[in-house]
Amino acid sequence: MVEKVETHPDFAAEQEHLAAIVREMRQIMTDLYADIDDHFQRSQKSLLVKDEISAYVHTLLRGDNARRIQDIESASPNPYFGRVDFREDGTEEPDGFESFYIGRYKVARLQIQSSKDILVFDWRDPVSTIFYECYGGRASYEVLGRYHYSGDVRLKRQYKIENSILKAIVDNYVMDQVLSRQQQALLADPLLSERLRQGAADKLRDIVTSIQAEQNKIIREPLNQVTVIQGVAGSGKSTVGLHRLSYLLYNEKLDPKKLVVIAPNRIFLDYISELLPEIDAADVRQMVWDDVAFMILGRQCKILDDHRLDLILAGIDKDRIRLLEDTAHLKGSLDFIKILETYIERKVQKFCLKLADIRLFDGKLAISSQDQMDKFMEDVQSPYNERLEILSRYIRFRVTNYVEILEARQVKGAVAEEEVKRCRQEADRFFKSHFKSWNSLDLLTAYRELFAEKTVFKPVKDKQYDLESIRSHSLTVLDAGQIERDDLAPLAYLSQLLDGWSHITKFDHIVVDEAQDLNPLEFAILKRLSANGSFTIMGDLSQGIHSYRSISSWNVILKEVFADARAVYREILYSYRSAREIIDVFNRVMPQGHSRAIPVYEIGRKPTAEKIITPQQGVNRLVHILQTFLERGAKSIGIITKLEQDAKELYERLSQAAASENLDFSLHLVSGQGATYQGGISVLPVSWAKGLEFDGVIIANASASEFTADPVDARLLYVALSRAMHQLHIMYHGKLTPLLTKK
Ligand SMILES: Nc1ncnc2c1ncn2[C@@H]1O[C@H](COP(=O)(O)OP(=O)(O)OP(=O)(O)O)[C@@H](O)[C@H]1O
Repeated sequence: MVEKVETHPDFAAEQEHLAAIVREMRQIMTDLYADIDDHFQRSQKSLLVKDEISAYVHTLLRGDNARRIQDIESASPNPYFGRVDFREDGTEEPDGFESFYIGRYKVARLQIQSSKDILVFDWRDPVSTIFYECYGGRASYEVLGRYHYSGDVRLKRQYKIENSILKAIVDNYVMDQVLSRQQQALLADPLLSERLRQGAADKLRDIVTSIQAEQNKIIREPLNQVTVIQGVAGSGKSTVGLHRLSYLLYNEKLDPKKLVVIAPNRIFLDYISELLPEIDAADVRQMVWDDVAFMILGRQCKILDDHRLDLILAGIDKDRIRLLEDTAHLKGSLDFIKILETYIERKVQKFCLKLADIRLFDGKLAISSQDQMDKFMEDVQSPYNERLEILSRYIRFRVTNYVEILEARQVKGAVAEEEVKRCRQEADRFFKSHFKSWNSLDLLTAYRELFAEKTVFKPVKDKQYDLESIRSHSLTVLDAGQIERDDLAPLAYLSQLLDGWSHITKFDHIVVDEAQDLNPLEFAILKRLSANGSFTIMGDLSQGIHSYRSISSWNVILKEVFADARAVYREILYSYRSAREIIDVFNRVMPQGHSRAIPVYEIGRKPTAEKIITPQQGVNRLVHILQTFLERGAKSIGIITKLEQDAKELYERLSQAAASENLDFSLHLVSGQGATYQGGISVLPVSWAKGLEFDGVIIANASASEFTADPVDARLLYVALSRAMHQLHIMYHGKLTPLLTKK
């Protein structure tokens, strides 16, 4: 329980401190407004004497002040949420503890002469680490990665302040009450547990008041490295990744337009969209993988919606499934780079073989095929079409230059006008005819041609692919004017080999969420989009539901794609989303060999399972369970099916039942390319539920035939169950899945 504030021994002192801070904040705002006026007057004066530089500086300073005013106004209702009393090692006086207050925004006096002038530190300031990471009475923090400070912590205190009124004080850590284990500390943190019991919101929320030590470490990892986070369901990966962006923006002063979050689908982007402005990262770019590919290709492409996941999960057409999996695997592998490069090499060879000596103007100008080839091969790193252009410009230059020299000599009377005219005409004829077959390679034509050429697949001929079928499948799709999702990465890569990516501004930091669903080739492309090899890659291998394209181990990414980069790998096992009772269930389903999630709060209500006899009875029971969940206070409920088609059918039946019983349910179907998430009650397949969370989850059918003991089914069920925060009900027909009955 959160301690009643009035009974806290320091209540009066803390209340007085808060009142003093609020008074100071008002004064700082007044000072800032006066300073803005002052800078305005000065910039006007500078303009009068045409001192534009000084006018510009005053305008910048006014802008800075305006931002500070905005921050203080935002901070006013809740100026800080934490305090930590710290004594740096080497401080002489035994009682030399300094109190640091931590809030969402920095509150500082106009002139900062010492740390005393900073009334509240921003949560992203280096010193705030001691608040987030003090255990066992010690803490340390770093400034600019160079200066290291460590010392003793006497007190870590949390506050609940609303409308500038102190509502609660919680002392997480007092010198003589050291909690030895992190889980004990988490379970004993009443504000954290209160927050987690509040339930799901429609959108992802910020956690600045309750960032945990292991999360804080990730948020503050250095910029120029690849940080890979493997975290169990609900461990805060998405949340932490976005807070890291905010941290990097604040401390590294990056341009938000050069930071990007890559998320699994648009629903998820919508889900995180409100969090970004809250943590000062509104202008960070948000993309799904398709957008990245479209950005590279410079155009949108319609992707064939073949309901592949449903087809594969239904598991009926085995041959087709094998073909689709094989195709996806090959097109997502680093081997495909070799295929693309082989294709381009062949093109280069063919082109060079066709080069012939050029002899013009009675042999007075000769450009040998070797000379042309040398020019074409001068920079083998340059894109094919660019090299073609360079060679063409070179030949044009040599011919034009010859004619121009002749013209200059004609002026001096050294050459006859007739001769110049003849050469000019010969040059024109040459230009018209010579480059006729020198067309630059069109991306889609080249991509199609690649599948028609058996020999370019030589680099993978010893691997287990059915290359004939893959090639013929790809040709059928491309000849029908279509593109599959698997084609986007190869096309993007090929576009670099053909035309280069000079139209693209590289990113200063890339956050990849649900990273287990991207394939190695997609990562290789992202690497080429990064200015400095700076990544935060977050995912959970247990949630890799697109098994045909997901990665199976982080090592593939670390050793094959980012082998030359500085990389850090971290695991998070604490799960903040679901109550202990729910975690106990999804831990049982977790695929073999993966670390189990550790809970941090419980609610005292176990999940339930129920056998359904007929479809109609199932719908009636569903309505009943929904009502129960709502009565218990659930604001968001997810009814999760295995396949997308099942979700559509269930939604229809449920809508009819709700209408016939006059039930006031806000029921939404989340499905299809344009799916959106609106909160309330959602009926959705697991694939769309990824990344989301609900107060209550109902699994529509966890029967043994639906979720077999197969690892893919285990991952799907794991994702579905772990969307639940507080309430979980599992329905099944026939026999319950062995995944839930196993010991
Ligand atoms: N330190 C924290 N304090 C309070 N809430 C937290 C904390 N960390 C995470 N949470 C909450 O836990 C829930 C899960 O977070 P998030 O969705 O970021 O996890 P995830 O690891 O990305 O999950 P998944 O992989 O299962 O989709 C969210 O409601 C988030 O607000």
